Parts: sequence; structure tokens; C-alpha cells
Amino acid sequence: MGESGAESRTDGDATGGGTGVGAGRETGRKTGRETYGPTGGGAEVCVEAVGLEKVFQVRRRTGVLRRERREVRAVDGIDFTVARGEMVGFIGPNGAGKSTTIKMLTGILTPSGGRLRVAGIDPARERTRLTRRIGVVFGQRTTLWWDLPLRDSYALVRRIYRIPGERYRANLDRCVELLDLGELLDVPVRQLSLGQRMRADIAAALLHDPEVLYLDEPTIGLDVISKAQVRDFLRDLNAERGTTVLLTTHDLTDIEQLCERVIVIDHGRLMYDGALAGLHEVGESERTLVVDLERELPPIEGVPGARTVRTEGPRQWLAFPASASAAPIVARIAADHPLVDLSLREPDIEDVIARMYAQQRRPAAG
Ligand SMILES: Nc1ncnc2c1ncn2[C@@H]1O[C@H](COP(=O)(O)OP(=O)(O)OP(=O)(O)O)[C@@H](O)[C@H]1O
Repeated sequence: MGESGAESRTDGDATGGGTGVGAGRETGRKTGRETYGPTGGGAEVCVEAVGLEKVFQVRRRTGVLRRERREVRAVDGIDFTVARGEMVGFIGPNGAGKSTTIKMLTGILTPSGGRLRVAGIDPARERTRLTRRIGVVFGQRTTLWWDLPLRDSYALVRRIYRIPGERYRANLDRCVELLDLGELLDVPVRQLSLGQRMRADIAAALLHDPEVLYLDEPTIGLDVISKAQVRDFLRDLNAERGTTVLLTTHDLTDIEQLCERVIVIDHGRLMYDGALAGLHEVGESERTLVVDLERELPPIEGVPGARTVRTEGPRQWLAFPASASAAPIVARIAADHPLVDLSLREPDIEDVIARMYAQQRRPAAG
């Protein structure tokens, strides 16, 4: 994200103070965009966005004394609902409008247009009331106090949210146990590793029992073991407590392991809302099987549904549709070739979305 050059941002909200760019815009309007799949549905609605918009005004210096005003339409009329207890992945390329949407959902930013409800509350109007019902974790920065031992940070969180003693202790004990924080409670936050800090931040966001948890890149920069720890914990939290989770990530494995549903936005518009497998089908994206053979051999052929796309000594790369199962492909290779080792690579999010665009353009061109 980010506007470069001599532009200055108005970090506040564009509509605030009655000078809103979006003021007077029709809400809940049809945008003419194309989306695939359902928009939420199901049980009790926990998050509802209708025609949600956010327009920033950016001033650009065009001369010594001259400034030019420009609008950045960061969120351009999106509709979605999230049912209570759902875990939904919220993905899109850089600058798509994800963070802006999350900030509106938490009440940090006021929408320029449209309607928004989180746990029955209008986030911009009743931000303080909403704060008690939601938890927020930003992977790239901590909400904890840098110089304080973790234990003291949590005590401050308790005071801020006015969490009753018994509830606080029960929640803290549970988080300490499940997130393996016991040894870290007396360590200042600045001395924690990234993985430890992330677990500590997740605990801080849960001490007041939020109904909705927003996670912004919760596994970014973590090693494989820390990622697994965080994912396991979130899965359990969702299963046991029915916490509604909205997850922003660039890691498709996060989505694959945690979310049954994914919402894709780009240029502030909703591009897809449905199952991850459906997204792969729409985009015809591919996974790659990397196989190590005993020795250098000609490219593997004759494996139904897969094709060899690269060879390098005894290592070969086979691509196959991401929506298909790898099992029969692996079985066939293992039966016909001297297989030593293998690994599976998921497509990255940018690739999946690029393919989705290409697919969308194809019929129009034809
Ligand atoms: N405070 C602001 N003032 C002006 N423009 C902004 C502001 N915040 C975001 N934008 C612009 O709005 C657009 C959407 O940004 P946003 O941060 O929501 O994207 P994102 O999908 O979260 O991207 P990333 O994955 O890089 O974090 C971008 O063009 C960004 O430059």
C-alpha cells in the first residue's frame, strides 16, 4: 500500500466533518461488477457490508505553492456478509483495499458510503462499544507495550477493557497454555522473537472474549513451526468458542487450513466470494509437485492430469490443477519411477488472482 512521491495522505476519514467526497453517493447501488459465488448467507449474520465505500482525498504538490487534490477510491462499493462462527479469508493483491475495509470494520475509519454492521453495531458510530466485542491482531506491528514484561502488558489490557478478575484469569490461563506463553510472561515484549510476539499479541486480543477476531497477516515472517502453532490455535478457538474470524493474508496455506470461504477484493471491488477450491477452478490455477528421483531421468510423461514443466538433474516439477487431488498423481509417479522425495507447492495469491482475471477476459475477447 502507499502513495509515493510528493503526495500527502489525509489519514483521517474523507467524509468526516461534512466535506466527504462520498457524501450524497447512493448506497447499496449496483456497481456492474462481476462476482462469483455467494455473498455469505447461512446462520445469524455477524458482519454485514452493503455497498461499502471509502474514498480518500490525497493532495499532491504540483508546484511551489500549488497543490492538486485527487481522490483514491480504496473501497468501491462492496457487499458481503459473514455468519456468526465463520472463518473467512480476505485476500487480494497489494493496495486492493483489504486494510481499509478492516479499518472500517473496526471503526478506525468511517465509510464514505454504504452500510456496515458488526455484531449489530455501526462501527463508526459506536466504536467504543464495538471495541469490547472485537479483537484485532496486526502481524506487522504489536499492540503490546514494548518495554513491559508480557504479564504487565496483559494487566494493562485487562484495565483498558475492564475485564472482571475471574474471567481475565481464566482467559489468560487458557491462552498461556494453548499458545505456550508460560515461559515468556516475564520477558519484555521487545525481547520476544517474531513467532513468540505473534502468539503474545493473539492472546492480548482474546483476553476480553471478543466475538469477532480480525487477523491481518498473522503468520507473516513466521517459521513453519510457529505458523502451525498459530493455525492450530485459531482452528481450536473457532471450533470451541465459535469466534467469528476474518483473516487477511498473502499465504494461501493459511486460507486452505483455516477458512472454508474466501473473499477476494481488488481495486476496492469484490471479485470472488466462495470456496477456495472454486477460486482455483475459476482461475484455473495450478499446484506444483516437486519430485526428487534417484537419478537424472527424461521428463516424466503419461501421468493423467499432470505435466512436467521443468527438470534439473534428478529433480522434476509437475504442474496440475489446484482444484485436483495430488494423491493419484503421487501414486502414479511412485509406481512408475524411482521416487526419493517430494513436496507440494501452492500457487501464490497474486498468481491465482492474475489467472482469475485472464479467465474473465477470455470470453469477452472471443
Ligand atoms: N490514509 C490513506 N490516504 C490515502 N490513500 C490511502 C490511505 N490508506 C490507503 N490508501 C490507498 O487506498 C488503496 C487501498 O489501500 P489498502 O491499504 O486498503 O490496501 P491493502 O489491500 O490492504 O494492501 P496491502 O496488501 O499492501 O496492505 C491504496 O491505493 C492505498 O494507497
